[in-house]
Amino acid sequence: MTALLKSQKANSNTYACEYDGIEHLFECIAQDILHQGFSVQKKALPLPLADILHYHLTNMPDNKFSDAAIGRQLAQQQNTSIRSDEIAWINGDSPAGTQWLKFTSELQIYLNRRLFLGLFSFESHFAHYAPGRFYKRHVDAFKGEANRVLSLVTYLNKDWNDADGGELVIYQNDKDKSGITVYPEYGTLTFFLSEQYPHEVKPAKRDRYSIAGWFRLNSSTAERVDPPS
Ligand SMILES: O=C(O)CCC(=O)C(=O)O
Ligand SMILES: [Fe+2]
Repeated sequence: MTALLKSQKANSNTYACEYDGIEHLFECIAQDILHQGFSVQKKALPLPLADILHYHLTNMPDNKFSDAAIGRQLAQQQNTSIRSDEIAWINGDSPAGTQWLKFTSELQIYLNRRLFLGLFSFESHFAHYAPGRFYKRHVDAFKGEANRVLSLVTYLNKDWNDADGGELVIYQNDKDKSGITVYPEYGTLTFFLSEQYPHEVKPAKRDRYSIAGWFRLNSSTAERVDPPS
């Protein structure tokens, strides 16, 4: 199924999808991923979940965050000229984290049922981009490594104006220079196939709060147990 998804060309618009309730939302996401490999659902995160995450993230002590550029795995190979956000991995040790992981686990089950994606685990982190911070054009997974399959980003910024900047720009392929622009508005949910879409985060004029996450395949080997602890 991933091969089928990868071979499909993306359109510049997501499907207009009227949803009513969580199953509808999940179905809209599944349809978008199937037909175009990405999905932008504006202000779709259930409000009580957005509110508890927003409260948690904006009240988190500074010492819970670390510079993403010196994080783990992919991020370890990156440096501050590529990304300058701060992150905190979500492990479910707070009510906000637990509710988020319940939501993403229900979505994972739904997408596996509808699209046979074989999503096995999920990892995510809170992110804070102070004014002027950025994440230059990159892909979330390297071809052939079959680890991160589907990227998910949601935003926790109230009253965001386009003039505040901080756009996520998702490019259709390596050659695309214009891309699709997503503003980091409260509760907007964005998905894209991790290997396929280069993307970048433009600097913002105000603090920009988000969660970035990745649904992964099971890449356990004799040497390495998945998911990583
Ligand atoms: O915050 C965003 O809009 C995207 C973040 C991102 O690309 C990442 O963390 O890999
Ligand atoms: Fe990314």
